[in-house]
Amino acid sequence: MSEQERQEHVEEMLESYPLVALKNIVAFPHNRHALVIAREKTVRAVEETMMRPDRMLVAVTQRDADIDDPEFKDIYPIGTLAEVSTMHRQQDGSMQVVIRGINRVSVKEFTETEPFMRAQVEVHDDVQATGSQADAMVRHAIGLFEQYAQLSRRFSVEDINSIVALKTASRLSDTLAAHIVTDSQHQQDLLETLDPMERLEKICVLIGNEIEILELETTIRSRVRSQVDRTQKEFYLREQLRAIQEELGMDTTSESDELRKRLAEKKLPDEVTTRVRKEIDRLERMPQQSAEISVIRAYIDWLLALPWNERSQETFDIEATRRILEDDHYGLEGIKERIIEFLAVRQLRQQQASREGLPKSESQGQILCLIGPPGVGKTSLGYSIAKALGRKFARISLGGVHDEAEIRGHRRTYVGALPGRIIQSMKTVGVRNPVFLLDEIDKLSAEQRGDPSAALLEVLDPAQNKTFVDHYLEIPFDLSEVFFICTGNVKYQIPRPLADRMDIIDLPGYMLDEKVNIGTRHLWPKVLNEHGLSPEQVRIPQPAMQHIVTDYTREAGVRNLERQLATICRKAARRVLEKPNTRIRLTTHNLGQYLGLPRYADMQLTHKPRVGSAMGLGVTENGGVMLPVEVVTMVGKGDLMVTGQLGDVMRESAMAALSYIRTRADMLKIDPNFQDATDLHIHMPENAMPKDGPSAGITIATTLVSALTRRAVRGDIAMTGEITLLGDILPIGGLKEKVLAAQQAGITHIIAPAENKKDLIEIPSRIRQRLQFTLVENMDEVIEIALLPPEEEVEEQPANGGEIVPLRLEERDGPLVSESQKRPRMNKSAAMEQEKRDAEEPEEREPFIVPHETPSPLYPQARSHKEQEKQ
Ligand SMILES: Nc1ncnc2c1ncn2[C@@H]1O[C@H](COP(=O)(O)OP(=O)(O)OP(=O)(O)O)[C@@H](O)[C@H]1O
Repeated sequence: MSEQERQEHVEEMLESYPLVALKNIVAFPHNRHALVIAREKTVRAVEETMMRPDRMLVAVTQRDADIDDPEFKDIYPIGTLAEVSTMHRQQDGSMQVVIRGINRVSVKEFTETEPFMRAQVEVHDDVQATGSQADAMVRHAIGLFEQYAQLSRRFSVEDINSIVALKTASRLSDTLAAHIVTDSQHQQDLLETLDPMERLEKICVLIGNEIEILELETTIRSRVRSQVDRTQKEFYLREQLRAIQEELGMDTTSESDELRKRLAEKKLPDEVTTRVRKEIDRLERMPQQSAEISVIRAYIDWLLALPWNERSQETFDIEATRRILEDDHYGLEGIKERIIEFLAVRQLRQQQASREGLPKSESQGQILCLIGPPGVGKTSLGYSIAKALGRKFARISLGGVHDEAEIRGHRRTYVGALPGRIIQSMKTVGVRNPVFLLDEIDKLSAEQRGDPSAALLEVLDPAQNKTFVDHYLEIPFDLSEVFFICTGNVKYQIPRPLADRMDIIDLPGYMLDEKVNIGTRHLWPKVLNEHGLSPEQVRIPQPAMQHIVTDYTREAGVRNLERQLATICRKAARRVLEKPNTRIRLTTHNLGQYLGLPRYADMQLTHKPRVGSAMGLGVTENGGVMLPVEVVTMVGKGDLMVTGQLGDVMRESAMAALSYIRTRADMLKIDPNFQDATDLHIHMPENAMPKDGPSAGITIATTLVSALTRRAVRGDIAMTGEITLLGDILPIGGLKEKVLAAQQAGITHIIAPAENKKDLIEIPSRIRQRLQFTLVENMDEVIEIALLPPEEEVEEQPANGGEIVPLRLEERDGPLVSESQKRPRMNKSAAMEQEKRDAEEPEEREPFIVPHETPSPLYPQARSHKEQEKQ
């Protein structure tokens, strides 16, 4: 080979370099890269390079790292011309090589492929970018790099300083591309971008992204770290607590274990078991500090505590039931019979249902409802029914319940949510078949927050209550085995749909003698016992008991009587403690020391015949009441004044009565033009309570006639009835209650509408026998009976008290008065003698029945004066 040929060959050799194919690495100019070389061809290429004076090779990245023997098409078109700085051979034949990038090159072709690759390349000289734009770009990139370095903490201070010192866009961009960009595709893209400004811009975008990711990572990392720290701390503390508890011998089983144990012990319906399990799992997953824990815990407790399967064994025996009702309650004969009949029907229906294989709820039938004034024994009858059936007893009062949620519960999403009152009571009573008393069903009120009576309907309706869903529980609870009894004071105020489902039993209230007997036989032993006293220590003979009933209480039931007896016991208890051997015996004389002055004695109505005053009768939710009517005439010009908190209906009755009187002026011997010069004032005193209804019509008319004719109204008469304009008398309601009130106030004669004759049957025969009833159809009859003849001397007229002849029976509607009524009355002093004897003779006597002849409470004022004199 000639010298020229050798020279050309050398030049040719210099333009083509050994080629090293890189996997996942991109070599950049101005940067050092450490390579581990293991492939045979590459090792040979490096060996060849080492023999070259310039120790140059071309490092090009493979498109696909999985190819071991790449061909031309398998490498990227642009690589880096690099100088081998150091080379170390390893024992396994591989090499560690450090190369330093010099220039970008485009690979034109492979000039050799064996035994190593050699390629012909075109070298791209470094393009320099200058000017303010380049400077700004460099500064921006350096700023970003510093931020990146701070967040990533991957660079030493020297590295950072050396990079920050780079001032040209070309060098800076290549260095950042080599050290910050991690993705080889991005790196290759940057290698192939020959314009340094464009390259730097691309890098800035990439670094910006990296910074964002790093910032996010930092936040996440710090959040995770604090969480981990807390969890670790909690774990540590809990372990300590457990250790301390173990040392102290305390139970360390976890809450959920304990709940699971309780669940396993209880036999709950499948649906409930699944729900409880789910909730326990939730409880376990909750972090300890979560506020929801207590909510879930309370919910599980409710589910576990309810009587899903527990029931008492029901027994029903007619004889035993009669005995229990008899033992617990005095009187109430008809009512006890009705209750026994009700229970008997219920029992037969149940037997029928079980024969036919029907569920128990189908046999429930109607709901029992006891209606009557307070203290007449509704609740205690309910309790006796429970006792007779061998069931447990639950009771809630519905008075003032105006929110549906009180019946059906609050949804659990509410803070402090609880189940409704029904479910609460079921939990307390602990069985699914109690006798459940719903008190004051007539006091339910509907407001904007739902209608509680609709919810109650669902509770009571045998067709629906099998699957009663309380908002809190969210699982149906079976109420079909519950025996519901409702009670209330006024029948007409019970919501209609509820009333339709009920078997209503009326308890009208007690007569005087019944109260005395209840007081003596039932209340007194009970109250004594409650106060730790024995019957020997304190005794209340019957006359004293009667005195308490008449002068210290005024009620249809016996609730106040019970309270008065309790007052006596409290005072007696003190005396017994002060003087241990004391034996106290109450009489009408010493009663005042225990109960103070008689509360009602002074308020008793005067039963003297009077002009312009008549006694009417009304009904309130506390039973019947006396409604006196007063009329005065004054010189004037025909005005009519009506006072006493009267409602519209009552005012209209007054006007109708007045018009009727004017039309009958002739017959009544009244000046037909009386209104021209007379003002009339009608007043209904008594307790300043609102009064309404038409039944005072005849009383108002009677009083008006009395005032205008100056004829006195008989003092022993009370009357009730609605009057029409023509003077006809229409029927009224609540006759039974009114009659009881009249009897208690000492009235002996009652005028009532003829159409109410059917209601007389309901009045206990003992009362009927003691009272005289006159049933009337027309106002003329009332005037004839109620008004005394004009010539009688009113002021000196004895009312009753003293020796008076009993009133003649009005025979209009058949005899209503028994012979006993014709017996003479005992006068006041005789009664007091009797009482005195009672106090001296403590021996047992026959049960007390208040005879008609006992001192009438009509002159209590006089009696109290006398008593005072005696004392
Ligand atoms: N006929 C009776 N025999 C014996 N005790 C009676 C009788 N009637 C009522 N009582 C007693 O009177 C007290 C009051 O009765 P209870 O509480 O049952 O009245 P109530 O009608 O339910 O009143 P309320 O409507 O206010 O709830 C109780 O102690 C009860 O035992």
